[in-house]
This record gives sequence, structure tokens and C-alpha cells, in this order.
Amino acid sequence: MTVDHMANSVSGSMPASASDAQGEELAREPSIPILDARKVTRRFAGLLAVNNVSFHLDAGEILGLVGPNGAGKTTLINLVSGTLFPDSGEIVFQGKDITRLAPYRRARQGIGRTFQIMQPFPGLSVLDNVAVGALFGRGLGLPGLGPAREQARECLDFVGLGKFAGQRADELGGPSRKRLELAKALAMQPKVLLCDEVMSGLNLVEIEEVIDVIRKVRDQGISVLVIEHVLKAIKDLSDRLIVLHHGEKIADGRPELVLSDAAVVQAYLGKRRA
Ligand SMILES: Nc1ncnc2c1ncn2[C@@H]1O[C@H](COP(=O)(O)OP(=O)(O)OP(=O)(O)O)[C@@H](O)[C@H]1O
Repeated sequence: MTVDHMANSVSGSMPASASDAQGEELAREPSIPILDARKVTRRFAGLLAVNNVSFHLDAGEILGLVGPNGAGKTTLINLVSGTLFPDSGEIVFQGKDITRLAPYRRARQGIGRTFQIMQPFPGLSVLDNVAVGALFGRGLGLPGLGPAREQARECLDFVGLGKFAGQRADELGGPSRKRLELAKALAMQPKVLLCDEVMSGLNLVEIEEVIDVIRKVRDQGISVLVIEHVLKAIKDLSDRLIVLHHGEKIADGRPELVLSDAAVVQAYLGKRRA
């Protein structure tokens, strides 16, 4: 049995109640994922960075995305956020095809993201960096700097950066910049948050703190897709895990099953286990 099969048998149409199991005919709609990537492919010249990948993100889910360096993880997130368009395939958000929608329009619909390479607006305070996110967020963003700063302050408190609000953003240390990325994305009031390596370079205590923040984000009703190299962290954090290797999805399922799958161990971990 492959990891895909195991995952399907776990997440498939399990009876929700005893009466379901007794075979009553219930006219239930199958649940629609908040985000659905369908057979997406993206090439760079001759290189297939993402090859025919399908995956979905359920409402309220934390989905981990892992794979070796160059596996196509960031490219996939770029296809979802709109920084890149796929050569083929579809991206569907809340049931609507957004494959060719510009990134700012996706942000307005509720797709927020952090960036692996953090680029705070130099010279602006931490507060105003986050307020920019609030001004250009979901819907039409907040109307004016006052409400945007108010929202920004809440987001900074949420990620534990409140006391740095007045400091210049480019003076923050690495771990705080990771939190700033999260605060900027949250200020846009996303329904889906895409996190690109928000734990890299952090020590164990800092990783635990960021994990707590991401769990709190999910508890606010936001669905989260997390790219991460720190396997222990992503295993503990994710409800489900997908693995890319050479641009292809090689596993999708419960973290403990995926990380012990032979193909994943071979591709991602070499001889080492999580
Ligand atoms: N803009 C680009 N132009 C050309 N090649 C690219 C571009 N972006 C990514 N690639 C290539 O596509 C492949 C996938 O890259 P990607 O950054 O998506 O991988 P990744 O899994 O995020 O890697 P990492 O874990 O190192 O960040 C790599 O071979 C990379 O060199």
C-alpha cells in the first residue's frame, strides 16, 4: 500500500455517525477544499521544477510541504500565490479558478504568504511594515493608516513582536524578522496562509514559539500550508504532509506514515530518519 493509498483510506469517506454506517441515504455535499491545485506543471527552460502536481488544502488544516533542496517547494507556493503562472494545470481557491489571477488579486481574495528571503521595507518601523500588509489585504484592505496601524499592532502582539513596534524593521534580528513576515501576512487577513521556511535558522526554543504561533493562526480559522526543512517541527505541527522530489509529488498523508515511507526516506532523508 502506498502512502497515498493509506492517506486516502484515512481521509476518505469515513462514516460521520452511526446512522451513516447503517447505510441511511444522506444527501451530504462532499467537503470542498479551500485550495485545490490540479495537475500543475511549471518549467524553467528545460527544467521541470513542478511536474503534474495535485494537492489540496482543507479548511482549518495545517498542511506541511517538504522535499530536498530544489524539489520545487517554493515554485509550488509561487504558483499558488500568483508570483508565477503554471504552464499547465489549475489552481482553484474556494471553488473558483484563480490560475491566471494576479498576485494582488489573490491576496485580496484571502491568500497570504511569507517569503523565504525576508525584505522588510528599510527605514520603516516594524509597525508600519505590518500596516502596509493591512492596507493591501483581503477585500480592499483597510481604509487609511489609522485602522491599518491598529490592525498591525494586533498582529504584532499576536506573533509576540509588540514591544518592537517602534523599532526600524531592518534593525530586527533574524528570528524576529521571521515573526515580522508572519505578522505582515496576517495583517492581510488571509483565509489561507502560505509559510515559506519560517523556522529556518531558528533555535529549538524559537522553533517551538513559531509552532505555537502557527497553531494559533489555525485556531483563528486560517488554513495553513507550511514549507519547512526542520522535519521534527513539521511532523509535530502538520495534520498532513506532502513530499516533493524532483518536482513530483511522491507522498501525501499522515506525517508519521509519510516520513517512514521508503521512497521518502530514500529521496529526502538519505539513510537518516526524522
Ligand atoms: N526563476 C527560476 N529560474 C530558473 N530556475 C528556477 C527558478 N526558480 C526555481 N528554479 C529551479 O527550479 C527548481 C526548484 O526550485 P525551488 O526553489 O522551487 O525548490 P525548493 O524545493 O523550494 O528548494 P529549496 O529547499 O532549496 O528552497 C530548482 O532546480 C531551481 O534551481
